[in-house]
Amino acid sequence: LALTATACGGDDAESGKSASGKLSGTVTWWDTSTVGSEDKVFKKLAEGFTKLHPDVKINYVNVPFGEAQNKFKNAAQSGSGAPDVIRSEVAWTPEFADLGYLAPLDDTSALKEDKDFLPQAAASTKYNDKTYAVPQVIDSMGIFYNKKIFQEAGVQPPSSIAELKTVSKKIKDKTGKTGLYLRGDDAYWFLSFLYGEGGNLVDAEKKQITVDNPAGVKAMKVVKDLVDSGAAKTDATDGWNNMQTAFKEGKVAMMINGPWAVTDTYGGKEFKDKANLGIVPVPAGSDGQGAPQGGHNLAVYAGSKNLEASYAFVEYMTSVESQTTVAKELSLLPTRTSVYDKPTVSGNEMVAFFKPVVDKAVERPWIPEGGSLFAPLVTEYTKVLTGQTTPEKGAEATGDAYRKLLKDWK
Ligand SMILES: C[C@H]1O[C@H](O[C@H]2[C@H](O)[C@@H](O)[C@@H](O[C@H]3[C@H](O)[C@@H](O)[C@@H](O[C@H]4[C@H](O)[C@@H](O)[C@@H](O)O[C@@H]4CO)O[C@@H]3CO)O[C@@H]2CO)[C@H](O)[C@H](O)[C@@H]1N[C@H]1C[C@@H](CO)[C@H](O)[C@@H](O)[C@@H]1O
Repeated sequence: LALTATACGGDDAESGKSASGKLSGTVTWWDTSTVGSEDKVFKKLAEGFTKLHPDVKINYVNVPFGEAQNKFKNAAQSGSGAPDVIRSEVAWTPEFADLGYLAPLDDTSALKEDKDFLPQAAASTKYNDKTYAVPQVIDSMGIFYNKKIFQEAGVQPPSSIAELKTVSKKIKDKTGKTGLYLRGDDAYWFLSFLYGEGGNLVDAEKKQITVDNPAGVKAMKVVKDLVDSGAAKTDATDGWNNMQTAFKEGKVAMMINGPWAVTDTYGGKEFKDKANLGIVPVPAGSDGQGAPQGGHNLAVYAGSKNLEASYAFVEYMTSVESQTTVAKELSLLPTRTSVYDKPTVSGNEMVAFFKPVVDKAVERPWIPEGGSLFAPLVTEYTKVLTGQTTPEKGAEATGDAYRKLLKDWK
């Protein structure tokens, strides 16, 4: 007679519940937050779960953002080595859901007070009318600028591409420094210029590829001109470190970045006095202004052996209290509307700046292929910025790659 664990009063590892109904077992969480600035806050928060559930051990694993997506797909596919919970970037979520790698969370303890989530944050967690993740942070981009350099040059932050060029010229003439660091190895940094020309990568409603239309070509010309004119400097590789170092050391007066860069930036010698960091919306182009929407969700692996404890962990990590801690300590944006009213959150200058930006950020199509649009784009974007291809050819090659990826799109 095979007695189940529950029957003899032991822990039922399958469901992560002990006979007394208390949660138990281990939950492995793959966190992708930035090591050295964000990770220690998330690790400490995660391990706090055990105070509430003493029989649950949290196995915190930090996996670099660039590796986690494929690592999770490989582990889920092979059925071994996948974590119970993963920090799933907004574009990874529909793809993982489509592959069947995520546990649906509707009617589980993972999803509490889900009306409190910002609609645009919740959107990336829905797939085929089910919920496959819970939003943890939402973000967008703005111009970070060094107030001291701006005062030295006697200029105001730019609100258009034309002003960005004029301001950069004055900064160069007066201080010898380059105006903008434009990241060249990550195509996310191209999007606000594309939106500024009234363009977009695709039109999901019409199932049309639009990255190679006139607006797309124009945007490629705009970013190329920023570099060729000396208004901006860029790198083909190691963009994150080069951008952060240049800005933190006062070698450039501006960078375009998001809330996830704030804590690291405050560590720079130029920003020991946090008041020296200013922030304004990304510049308007000839036909629009807008920044992209990004962010991260928490999702439960469909093959987890400890679903109950994983659901409870996700709820804890996305709760009002956890989001208040993360906003206060890292200036990251909550995904729960109710958190913005907390005094320690509404008093945070960076959160106060980014909330309206996020409210009007350009939303992306949350389709399984959404994330795959960036690899072909960054190849051409980097080549345009470094003069290895023309704006026309770069936009065209990207469009061709998209048509191979999105078969029945025009
Ligand atoms: C190429 C990639 O294209 C897309 O990614 C888009 C992304 O969709 C955009 O939203 C945007 O992401 C924002 C993000 O929203 C913003 O929050 C921030 O994230 C911070 C965190 O805040 C910070 O905590 C820390 O984590 O650090 C994070 C990163 O700083 O900044 C992000 C932008 O950096 O831009 C991404 C494009 O980069 C694909 O989705 C893939 O990721 C793909 N990479 C794959 C490629 C595979 C091999 O080809 C390789 O095998 C695979 O393993 C790789 O995954």
